[in-house]
Amino acid sequence: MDHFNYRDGVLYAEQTSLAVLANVHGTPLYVYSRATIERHWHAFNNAAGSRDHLVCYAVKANSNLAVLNVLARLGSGFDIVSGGELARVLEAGGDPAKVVFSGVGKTRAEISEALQAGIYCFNVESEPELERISDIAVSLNKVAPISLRINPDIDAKTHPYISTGLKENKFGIPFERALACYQHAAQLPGITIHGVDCHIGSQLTELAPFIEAVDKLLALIDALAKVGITIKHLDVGGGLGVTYDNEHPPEPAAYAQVLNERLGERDLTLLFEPGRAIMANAGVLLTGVEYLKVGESKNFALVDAAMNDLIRPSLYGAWQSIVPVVANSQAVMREYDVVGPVCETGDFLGKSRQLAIAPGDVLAVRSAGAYGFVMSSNYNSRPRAAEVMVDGEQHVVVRERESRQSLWAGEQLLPGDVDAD
Ligand SMILES: Cc1ncc(COP(=O)(O)O)c(C=O)c1O
Ligand SMILES: N[C@@H](CCCC[NH3+])C(=O)O
Repeated sequence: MDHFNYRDGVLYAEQTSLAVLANVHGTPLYVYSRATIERHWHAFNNAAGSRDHLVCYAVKANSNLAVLNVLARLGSGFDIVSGGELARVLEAGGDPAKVVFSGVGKTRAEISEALQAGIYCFNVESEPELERISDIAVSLNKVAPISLRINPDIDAKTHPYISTGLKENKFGIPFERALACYQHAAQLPGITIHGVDCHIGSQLTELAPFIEAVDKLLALIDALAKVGITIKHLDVGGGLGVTYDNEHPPEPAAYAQVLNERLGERDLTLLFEPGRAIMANAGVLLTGVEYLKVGESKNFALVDAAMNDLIRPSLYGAWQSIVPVVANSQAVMREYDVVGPVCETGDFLGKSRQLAIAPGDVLAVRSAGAYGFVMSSNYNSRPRAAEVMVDGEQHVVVRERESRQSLWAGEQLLPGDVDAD
């Protein structure tokens, strides 16, 4: 069942009309569906069959506390990339013993916080980071569980900005260094080796690059066994794509099942780090139409959401579906560029969209639950949008719209009187 769907020309999130939410809470407004988040998480969690596994939701995709709390209640693990994300997971009731810590630039303070919290594993992205983690663990009288994030040099066939598994990308340890690096890790006093990790990119729509990467890592795991290093888990990262337009990525269940099968008889726990596949289609961004500028060569629909609210179209040229939340049978169908009020030519949510709309109508930008609110900013002194979670017949404001004053909290005027001559 789709938890966002049209009934009688009105778009619903579960049982709640999105037009009603826009009316009550104003726009721009992010709306998430709890039922969809849960359904997507279960799709991953059920797919590994009887193999030991852990779904570590990638917090960066959407870090709202209510989202994290929904997942924590399901028993989810979490993939974090900063001390801030660790703090959010703990605040939302997540279990630190199910947290993996990725990221190329972990600071001393972040490493020490994660050790004190007792996380499950550090996904180590460089040799100097390995040394740093060992030193800090020794100083705290602890032993740090680690995986090395291996960069397998595989083309994920996705947008270059979100490809992470190629040699020229900053992520992970080169495959050729992996064996030596594990052997060195085995000698370090503050380190215990747990796993092997990779993450080759985001919005992958084919299975082949995942399989290629996993096969490479399994060969490494077998080579490590031969030199006496036992690997307990394989973390395949995130990256499974979703349907924004007419892409046909594999379903989470099929994806997880294929990877699980590659592991064969090996005694390995399987870790997944999905972000987008859980959240993208569990959320929409609602925006109101302010003006229509109908011109000779181009029509613009000026809406009240902008690149500061949803930057994916501007940053990656990403395409997301834009639909009216209530069909307007009176309006003329035209082709519009849907643009925001920010003073940048690159400020658009969608280009060349066929829409029958009038000022005052509300539009939904679909598939906006992942990398939406989390990438928003206050550019042009625009307060960040509110966020609402629909939960069956209820809905809860899970983040208030920012106030004007909060935008300058922490700023100060210079001391003394201003000379007014
Ligand atoms: C290390 C790591 N894990 C997981 C993810 C989540 O990726 P996605 O949202 O594509 O599933 C990312 C982001 O690309 C990442 O960098
Ligand atoms: N922010 C990206 C995904 C980045 C994945 C994180 N490594 C997007 O919106 O598609």
